[in-house]
Amino acid sequence: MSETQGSALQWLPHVLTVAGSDSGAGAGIQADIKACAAAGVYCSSVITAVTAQNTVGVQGVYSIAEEFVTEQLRSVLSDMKVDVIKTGMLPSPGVITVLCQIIKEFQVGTVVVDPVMVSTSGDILSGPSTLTGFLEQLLPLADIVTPNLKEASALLGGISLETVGDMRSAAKSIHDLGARNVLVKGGDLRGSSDAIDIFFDGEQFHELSGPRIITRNTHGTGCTLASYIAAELAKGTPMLLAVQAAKSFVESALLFSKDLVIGSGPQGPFDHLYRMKKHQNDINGPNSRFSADSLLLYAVTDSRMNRKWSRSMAEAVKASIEGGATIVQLREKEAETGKFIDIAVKCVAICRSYGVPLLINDRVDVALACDADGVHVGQSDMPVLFARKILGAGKIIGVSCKTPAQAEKAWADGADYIGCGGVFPTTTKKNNPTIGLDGLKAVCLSSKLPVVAIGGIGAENAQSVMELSAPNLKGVAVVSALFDQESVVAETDRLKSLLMDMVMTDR
Ligand SMILES: Cc1ncc(COP(=O)(O)OP(=O)(O)O)c(N)n1
Ligand SMILES: Cc1nc(C(=O)O)sc1CCOP(=O)(O)O
Ligand SMILES: [Mg+2]
Repeated sequence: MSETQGSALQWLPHVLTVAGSDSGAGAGIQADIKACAAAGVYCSSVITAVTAQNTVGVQGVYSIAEEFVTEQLRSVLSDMKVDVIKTGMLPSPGVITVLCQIIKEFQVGTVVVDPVMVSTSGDILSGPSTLTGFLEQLLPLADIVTPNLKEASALLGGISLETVGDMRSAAKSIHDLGARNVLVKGGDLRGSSDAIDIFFDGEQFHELSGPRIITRNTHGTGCTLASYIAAELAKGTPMLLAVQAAKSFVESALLFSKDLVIGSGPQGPFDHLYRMKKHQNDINGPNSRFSADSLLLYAVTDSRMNRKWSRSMAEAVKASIEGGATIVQLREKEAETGKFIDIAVKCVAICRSYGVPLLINDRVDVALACDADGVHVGQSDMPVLFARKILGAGKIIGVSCKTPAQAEKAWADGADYIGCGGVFPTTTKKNNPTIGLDGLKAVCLSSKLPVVAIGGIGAENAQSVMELSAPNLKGVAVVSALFDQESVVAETDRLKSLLMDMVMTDR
C-alpha cells in the first residue's frame, strides 16, 4: 500500500464474540472486548450466559435462553459486517445448534473457537451435554480451535496429556475432527519452565514457546488469546502470525500486570490496555519521560530492506510492534523531507495506537513536525544540548556513544539513553568501527544512563550481549535481524521471546 493513500470512509475490522459475561471482568465477554480494543479491532458481543464471578471463583451461572441468543446474533449480523466470530462459553447444546445455523446462514468468513468448558478456578461452565455439539457441529466450522490441556483431553474422550508429544498427537486428533487449525495450549504442562503451545495447521507442527510469567493475575488468558487471534485474523493477518502476535500480547500484558492487585482471591485479572498506560507513564509521567525498560527490543527501520521485501515503512513498523518491539526508530537516510514527514506521521499514529514510543533518527525537525516521542542522534548529528533546547523536556533523546567519555557527556548534556556499538560487525551501516563486547562493557560500567547495544545483533548472539549483566544494559537495537527478513513479525517475536527469557531468568 502506498504511504500517501487516504480514504474518506473508515473501515474497522470487526470481531463478534459469542460468550459469557464475567462480572469480575477478567475473562469472558469483558476480556474479549478489551483484547480486541487493544488490537485496534471493533468487538460486538452476544451474551450466552451471565456469571456471578470474582477472583475467588464462580458463584453462579444464569444461562440465556437459546431464543434470545438467536435474537442477539440476528441483531448484530443483519446490521453489521462481521469479519470473525469468536466463541467462548456456550452453556447448552441448543445454543451451539443455533449458533452453527446462523454462522452458515450469514456466511461468516472466519470462526475462532475457544472451547471453554471449565473456568480457571475449576468451575464447570459448559457441561458434558455440550460435547457432542462441539464435536459434531462447531469444530467442523472452526478455522482455529484453542483448547488448553483439560479441554483438549475432554474433546478427545478424556485421554491423558502429559508431554509435548501428547500435545502434538492431540492437536492432530482434534484436526481430524474438522477444525482447520489447532492450538493446544500447554500452560498447565507439568515440569516445563517455558509455556509451550503446539500449533498444527493440518500439515506442519509449530512448537511455540514463551516464558512462563510468574503471577497470580492469569484469569482470562485463554479468552484473551483467542480474541486477540480473532482480532488479528479480522485485520487480515495470516493464521500462524496471528497466533504468534496473540501469544506475544498475552506475555507482555502478564509481565506488565504481574504485581497488579485486584480482588483477594487466588486468580486476578490483568491489564489488557497496558500499552496505553505504559505509554502515558513513559512519556507523560511526572518524573520521567520514558521508561528504560522500553529499550528491551529496539527496532530500527531501514528503507533499503523495506524495498527489498516490498513493504512500506508503515507495514514494517506495525509488523515489528506486533512481533513485540518495545520501541521503534525511523532511520530514513534517503527520503526527501516532505516524504519523510508524511511517512513519520503515519508511523507515529501506528505506534501511539499500540503505546510504543517512536523516535526519529538524526532529524530533530522531522521529530518536531510529526510529534514523535523523540530523536536518536549520533556524535556528528545535532548535539544533544541543542536537540533538547528545540524539543523541550518532554521528549526522549538518545545518543550514540562508543567510549566512556562520550557516555559521560551524553549524561551531562541531558540525553535519556545511550546507543552503544557496533558491538559486532554489521553491513547495515558502512564504515562503522566495532567496539566488541569489551567496549560495550566499558561504556555500560561508566554510564549513568541506560544503554541499548547495537550492531550485528540477532537471535544467535543476543544472549552473549545480555550476559554482560550490567544493570544499565537494558536491551538490543536491531535492524537487519528484524527487517531484512521475510517475516518481520515472526523474527521480532523470536528475538523478543529470547530476550524475555533472559530478563526473567535474571530476576
Ligand atoms: C539505538 C541506536 N544506536 C545507535 C545508532 C546510530 O546512530 P548514528 O551514530 O547517528 O548513526 P546513524 O544511525 O545516523 O547512521 C542508532 N541509529 N540507534
Ligand atoms: C544504525 C547503526 N548504528 C550502529 C552503531 O554502532 O552505532 S550499528 C548500526 C546498524 C545496525 O544494524 P544491524 O542490526 O543490521 O547490524
Ligand atoms: Mg545519525
